[in-house]
Amino acid sequence: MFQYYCLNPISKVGLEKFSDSYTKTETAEEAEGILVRSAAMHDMEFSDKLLCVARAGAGVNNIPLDRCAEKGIVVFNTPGANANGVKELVFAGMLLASRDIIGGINWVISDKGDENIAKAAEKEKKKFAGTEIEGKKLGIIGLGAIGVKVANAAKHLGMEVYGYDPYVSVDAAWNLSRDVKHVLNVEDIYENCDIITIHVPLLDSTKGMINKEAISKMKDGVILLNFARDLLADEKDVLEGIKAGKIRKYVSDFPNPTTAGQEGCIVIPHLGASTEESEDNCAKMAVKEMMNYLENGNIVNSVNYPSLDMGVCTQAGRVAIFHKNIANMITKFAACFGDEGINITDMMNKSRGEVAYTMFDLESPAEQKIIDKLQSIDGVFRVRVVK
Ligand SMILES: NC(=O)C1=CN([C@@H]2O[C@H](COP(=O)(O)OP(=O)(O)OC[C@H]3O[C@@H](n4cnc5c(N)ncnc54)[C@H](O)[C@@H]3O)[C@@H](O)[C@H]2O)C=CC1
Ligand SMILES: O=C(O)C(=O)COP(=O)(O)O
Repeated sequence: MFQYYCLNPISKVGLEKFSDSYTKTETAEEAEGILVRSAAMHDMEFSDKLLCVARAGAGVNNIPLDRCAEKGIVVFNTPGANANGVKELVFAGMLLASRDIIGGINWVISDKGDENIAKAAEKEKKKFAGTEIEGKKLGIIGLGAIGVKVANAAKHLGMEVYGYDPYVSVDAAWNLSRDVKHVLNVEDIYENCDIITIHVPLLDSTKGMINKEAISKMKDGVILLNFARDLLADEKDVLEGIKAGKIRKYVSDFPNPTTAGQEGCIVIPHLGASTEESEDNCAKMAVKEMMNYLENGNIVNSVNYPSLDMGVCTQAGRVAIFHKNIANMITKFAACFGDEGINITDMMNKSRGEVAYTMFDLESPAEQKIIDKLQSIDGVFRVRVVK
């Protein structure tokens, strides 16, 4: 039996995927697995019972990945599961910024009750005129699950698309329309594009990348879209850009005191992934990842441990070890089993940066004294008896 805890409301369609071996608990301390969306976890203490965190979504900047790794807590996300929801809202944002739909709707509301509103509208509508997106140059920074979908859809709408991603995955490159201009220097996006949209994760290396210097290189009247994370932009610099007439509109999916209600800013309350479809997709994927890990020790779509999949265990025992990615670890592990006469029938080891994950299938179950011995090896974070 396993227990899971939901730190945010998680779609019922996903939770229904849990088998009868799982129960929902009301306290995080009791859970082997936590499901989360955007709740901040950096200040949370984690119980020794916690084995994994599954983020039903893409961005994991709300989770202390390194601290989890050192405790042998695997963090998963759900790559691509909400990408279409975000893509569609990006186009809504692009249209709201290009045409004064919001100003127009507000005018209609303010004139409600006017018997002659139809006539008045024909007189007033010139105030809300805008521009079309067809034929405009769209620059996309970050060609992952969302960026690729935005790029391909923009091509269908007749836009000229520039894409920048120095770390683009083979999968993303395969899915990208070949009409997208592959840009090797982000400056080419800044200098050429009428509309710029950013789809990169929030990392130390991407924080504040849209700053004064970047904005100064952009075309006058540029439209900036930020459906990734507010901290990717230095929003004080963005406001200055708006004031100076450099930026026509800044569309953000992340309300904060800097941009909320500001002239030139269209701020949406983080609705990118808030669709029935995205919520269901993310929850289903997160639950599947969690079950595969809790039941089999397999790691698929982790953001702090390497992928490792040994299928379902058909042997008498399976032991998983989280450890530092340093020399001689496998030899020491193998000796612990060998010294007790336990035959290793299968084994896999994968590393990711400074951490590694090793799983052993055994002909006979490992006794507690072997587990204690493994746990005492310098550099081992956690030993888990899967079976
Ligand atoms: N508004 C919302 O509700 C949502 C927001 N997001 C945000 O969007 C981000 C992207 O999501 P996905 O496309 O699903 O993630 P992804 O991981 O599929 O794509 C991110 C891409 O950014 C690229 N990248 C990293 N650093 C870069 C840099 N310095 N310059 C250019 N490209 C760089 C990576 O190579 C990768 O291809 C997430 O990390 C999250 O912060 C994601 C989903 C929903
Ligand atoms: O997946 C992401 O990165 C998102 O920003 C979506 O967040 P949410 O699940 O809507 O709280």
